[in-house]
Amino acid sequence: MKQALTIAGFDSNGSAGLAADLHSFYAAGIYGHGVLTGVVAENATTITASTTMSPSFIKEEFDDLAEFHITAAKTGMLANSDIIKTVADCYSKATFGPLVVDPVIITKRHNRLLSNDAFANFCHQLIPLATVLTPNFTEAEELLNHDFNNQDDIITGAHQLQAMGAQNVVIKGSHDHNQPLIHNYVLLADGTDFWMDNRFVKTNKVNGAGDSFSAIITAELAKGQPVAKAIKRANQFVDVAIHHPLAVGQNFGPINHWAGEKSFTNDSDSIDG
Ligand SMILES: Nc1ncnc2c1ncn2[C@@H]1O[C@H](COP(=O)(O)OP(=O)(O)OP(=O)(O)O)[C@@H](O)[C@H]1O
Ligand SMILES: Cc1ncc(COP(=O)(O)O)c(N)n1
Repeated sequence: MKQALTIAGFDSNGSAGLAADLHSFYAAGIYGHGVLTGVVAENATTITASTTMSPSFIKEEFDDLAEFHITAAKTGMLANSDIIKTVADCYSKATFGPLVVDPVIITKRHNRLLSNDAFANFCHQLIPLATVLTPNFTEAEELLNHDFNNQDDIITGAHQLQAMGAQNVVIKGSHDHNQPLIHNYVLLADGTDFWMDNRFVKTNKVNGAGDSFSAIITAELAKGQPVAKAIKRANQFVDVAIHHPLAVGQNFGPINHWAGEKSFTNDSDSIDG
């Protein structure tokens, strides 16, 4: 059985974070393990309280997973410098395969999940471990400390993130202004690149879209798929999962992992390598 690991926070409403990652692993046919970094008390709209695990507890979780044959992992909410340092140390000593780093900095509803003083540690200790780095538009701007005004800025930004140590970079497209298309940019380790353009869907059922995107990349890497194929598969999964909203949550809510799962069986041959 192929096995993957998520190193992330638990969101009490189940739509994002570790829960979304485990839903995604299951949908991709992968057994999922979890190193819990923290817990957020969160309804579908906002976070009301949060707490983090101690570095010693996180280390214990890593130690206990050493006996499992994990072939890819991802990070989500890491919250602070101590946790980043612990995760980077533990991951470097483990043999868990490629690492997808999703810079969970701020939620869609503007709650910060990474403290401002942790940015330097994130950039110096975690980004160099990333097989794939998956910032959204705003997170990429924050990591690089400058705004993107056009597509050339995004391309330059991805190269800068690669120069910081990430092998492959996906900058997810902005969708703040309801443009008809979301332009996701992919820069691969060998310098080749491509855009994935998705039709914008007017819906509030998008909680956990970014977490699930990085989780499906992780699941596909755990299966041994090439990076470009894993990224395209994840994009297709999330796109289908957003187009088939679930009746969960009064207003905001999760993407539909069951619909995403069907995209694996229906279109398993339609993604180019
Ligand atoms: N309203 C939407 N319509 C169509 N596709 C969407 C929509 N929202 C998100 N997506 C797709 O989902 C992908 C990941 O979502 P998003 O950009 O929201 O990531 P994120 O901001 O990192 O998410 P998260 O809030 O989970 O951290 C996007 O690249 C985009 O292709
Ligand atoms: C524990 C945790 N991790 C990640 C997110 C980001 O997810 P989103 O912005 O999609 O709600 C979240 N809200 N909670």
